Amino acid sequence: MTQDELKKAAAYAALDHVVEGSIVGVGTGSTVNHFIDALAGMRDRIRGAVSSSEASTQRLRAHGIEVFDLDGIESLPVYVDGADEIDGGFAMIKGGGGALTREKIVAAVSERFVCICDASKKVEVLGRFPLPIEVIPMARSHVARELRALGGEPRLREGFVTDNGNLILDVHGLSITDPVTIEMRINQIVGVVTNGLFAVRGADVLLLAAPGGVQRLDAR
Ligand SMILES: O=C[C@H](O)[C@H](O)[C@H](O)COP(=O)(O)O
Repeated sequence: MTQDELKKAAAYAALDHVVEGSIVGVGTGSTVNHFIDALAGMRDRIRGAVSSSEASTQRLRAHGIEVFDLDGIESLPVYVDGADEIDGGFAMIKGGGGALTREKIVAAVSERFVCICDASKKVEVLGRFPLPIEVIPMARSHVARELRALGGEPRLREGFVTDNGNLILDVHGLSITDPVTIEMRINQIVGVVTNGLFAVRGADVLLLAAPGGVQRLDAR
């Protein structure tokens, strides 16, 4: 099976976690694109979706799924999203597509985070995938210096602007054995909007697709 077929398998398995009659939290990325396509098949059984990016919003609307503004919503039963890496404690690196800030906001108001991944995303230690950091443009050099002091090598994502009008620094060379501490530490750097570690609020369920099938793993 190709990696894309595995992503699709994980995405379709997430339909079992969608609560009928509810508004579904929807992430961003190539795995989530398969989920959106799958969700279209049950659009008459959900109220609609809250989206984490302009790209996901467009795809949801193209399928006739109503997209609600998160600000008017107190709580969502389920948020479905992919990850760039996920460790054994269900902490994740996200933001490879640059959607990390809105993803973290939608995840924060969701009762359950269902992570959909192909098996290549599961790692022992986070950090081989460069950690994305969304940064206010005027703070770029300051934030980069602070990240170097933490032992990372930040590189500007050239030619990329987030949905919020900010920049992304991708931090190479980190070995993240304590993701909760690093997430909180990076959040304290002035000028950082969001960092791509989802550890304080990690995934609750992981649907991990391998050639043998989709394995469901629950957070302890
Ligand atoms: O900003 C993008 C998101 O965090 C994605 O969830 C992540 O990059 C995984 O994307 P994909 O499903 O395309 O591998």
